[in-house]
Amino acid sequence: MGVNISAHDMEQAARRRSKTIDDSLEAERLRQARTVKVLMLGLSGAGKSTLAKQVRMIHEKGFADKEKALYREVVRNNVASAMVGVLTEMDAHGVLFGTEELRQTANSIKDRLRSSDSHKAIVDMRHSLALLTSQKVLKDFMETSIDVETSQLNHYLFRSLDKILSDSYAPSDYDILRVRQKTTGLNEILFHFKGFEFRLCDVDGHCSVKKKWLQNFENVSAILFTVALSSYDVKSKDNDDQTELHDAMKVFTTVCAYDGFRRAPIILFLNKKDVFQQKLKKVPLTVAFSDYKGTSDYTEACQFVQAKFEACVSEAADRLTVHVTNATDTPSIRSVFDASLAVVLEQT
Ligand SMILES: Nc1nc2c(ncn2[C@@H]2O[C@H](COP(=O)(O)OP(=O)(O)OP(=O)(O)O)[C@@H](O)[C@H]2O)c(=O)[nH]1
Ligand SMILES: [Mg+2]
Repeated sequence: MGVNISAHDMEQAARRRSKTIDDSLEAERLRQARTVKVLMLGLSGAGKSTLAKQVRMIHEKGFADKEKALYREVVRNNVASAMVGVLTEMDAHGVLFGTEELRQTANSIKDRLRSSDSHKAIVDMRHSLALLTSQKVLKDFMETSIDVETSQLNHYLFRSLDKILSDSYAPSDYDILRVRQKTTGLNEILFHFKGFEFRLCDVDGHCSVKKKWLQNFENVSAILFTVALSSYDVKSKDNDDQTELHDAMKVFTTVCAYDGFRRAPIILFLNKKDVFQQKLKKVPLTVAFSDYKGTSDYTEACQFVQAKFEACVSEAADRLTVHVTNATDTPSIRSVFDASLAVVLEQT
């Protein structure tokens, strides 16, 4: 017995199919309309990934135990590099530990920690490490001869050696924010804010400086450009008489003038304000800007650098918002970030 399908039934079915397609297209259109893509740019080490980690902690569930276990290795590798770095610098400056035994311990630590499994080796050597880092000669050397930023991180890691090298160690959120792990390529962080889906693209610093590469992101809703204020005394790799802060200004100028971003709001994070503040006590801002006539007062120096960056975008000034930040400080980043996202929503 055949099945009788009338022309009317077929028409109804076609209408239903068409409606389903229309509904899903509309849903996709609405989803797209409620998706905000933010591109993070800035030189390597400026603090982009640290901000991205903050967003995960503030607006998502933070880090699961599995990821924390991976960070345990990263933290321990950071301790190993910090230790090798200090011992190598001490050697280079001819600074010696007080006894032959300590000198031998230092040499064997250096050799062993240069291996690829340094995060394991460092656990075996925890007692020797604790002994060396408690020596006055090492502490004094860090104070006087290691740059403020490295020294600050080393102090943090060395102070927490017992905890970091214990068998039960699970990194805290703050440990995760403090460690250094260069991004390779691109990481996308998805989160929700005020009913919108945000996609935060955290790219490695080397990509930021390639103008050609920016083409891949012409449809972004906003640019979040991060600068390390503290890089004002770090020599530029390309130009002997300039610093990384000058390099950052150049890239920032290029990004702001880039035609593909001409409607995107630009949020500038002048980051690492804590390191900047410490550094100003030792290194005057004139090492980077001979036209700086102010004092080593933090607020005054900050305003000067901010004005320099604002001058890079004179024709895009209405699209620019500036914040002075410490990306490792969760409560302050929470308010600055939420204010920035609100601006993005207003302007897009
Ligand atoms: N003291 C201090 N340290 C910071 C701050 N922001 C970031 N850091 C530290 O600086 C280091 C580099 O930060 P990242 O976020 O990895 O830098 P990035 O811009 O992602 O660098 P790339 O991935 O190489 O492009 C990490 O050890 C962070 O903990 C800050 O405001 N203050
Ligand atoms: Mg990164």
